[in-house]
Amino acid sequence: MTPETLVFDDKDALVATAASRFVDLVTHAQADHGVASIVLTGGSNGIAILRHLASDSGDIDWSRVELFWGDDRFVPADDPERNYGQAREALLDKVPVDPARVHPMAASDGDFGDDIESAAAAYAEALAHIGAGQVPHFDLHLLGMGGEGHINSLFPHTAATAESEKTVVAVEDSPKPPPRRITLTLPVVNRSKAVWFLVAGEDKAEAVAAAHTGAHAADWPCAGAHGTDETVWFLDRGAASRLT
Ligand SMILES: O=C(O)[C@H](O)[C@@H](O)[C@H](O)[C@H](O)COP(=O)(O)O
Repeated sequence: MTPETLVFDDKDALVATAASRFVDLVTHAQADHGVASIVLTGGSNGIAILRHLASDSGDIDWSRVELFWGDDRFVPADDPERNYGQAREALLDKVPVDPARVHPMAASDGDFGDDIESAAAAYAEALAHIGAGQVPHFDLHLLGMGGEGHINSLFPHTAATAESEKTVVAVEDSPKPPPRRITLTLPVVNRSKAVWFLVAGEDKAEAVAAAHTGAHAADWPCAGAHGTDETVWFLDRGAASRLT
C-alpha cells in the first residue's frame, strides 16, 4: 500500500494536523468497535501530540482508549527519560483514561526489578492476554524516528529489528542512550491498522528518503514499518528535503 506523505511548514503545523487526525481516527474507531487501541511513542513529536490533545481532544471518550507503548527506556519509574512518565505529564494525568486500559512497559525498579528479559516477556504476555491469545490489531501505532531510521527501540543491523517471531524484546545496547530498553518488534508494529510517522528535522531526511525508495529494514528500520490499512508520514520541510 502506498504511504501517504504530508509535508508541513514546521513542527507546530505537523503536530496540530496529526493531533486532529488522531481525534478523527479514535472517534471513528470507538464508534466502530467501542474501544480504540493506540500505541504511543516517545520523542518530542510524539509527546507534543499528547500535549496538544490535552487541550483539545474533541469527542474522544478517554475511558474507551486502550493505551500501549512502542518502547520505553528500562530505567527507574521516576526517571524523566521514561516515555510513560512523559506521556502522563503531557496528557494522561489530565484526561479520564481507565487505568485498567493503560499498559506501560515495566520500569527497572518495578515488578521485575532489574530483570529486563522478564519485564519484556511480561509485556508480550499482556499483549497476548488483551488480544485474546494473539497480539491486538492496534487501531494506530505512532512512531517517532531517529536520524538513522530507528523506530521504537529498533536500530539498524540489530537482532531486535530482525526479530520475526517475538512480539516484545529487550534491548541492552541501544546506540541512543539510555542503553536498556523494551520494544515492540516489527511484526507487532505491522499488525497495526494505521502506522503514522511523526518526523521533523533535516537530520531525518536521509532516513525518510530511504524508506520512500524501498530500503531494507535491516539498514533503515523505519522502512520496515507499515499499517495494514494506512501508513502516513507527517513531515516538516527539513525531514522531507531529500524526497524527489
Ligand atoms: O526512545 C527513544 O529514544 C525516543 O522515543 C526516540 O525513538 C524518538 O522517538 C526519536 O528519536 C524521535 O525523536 P523526535 O520526535 O524528538 O525527533
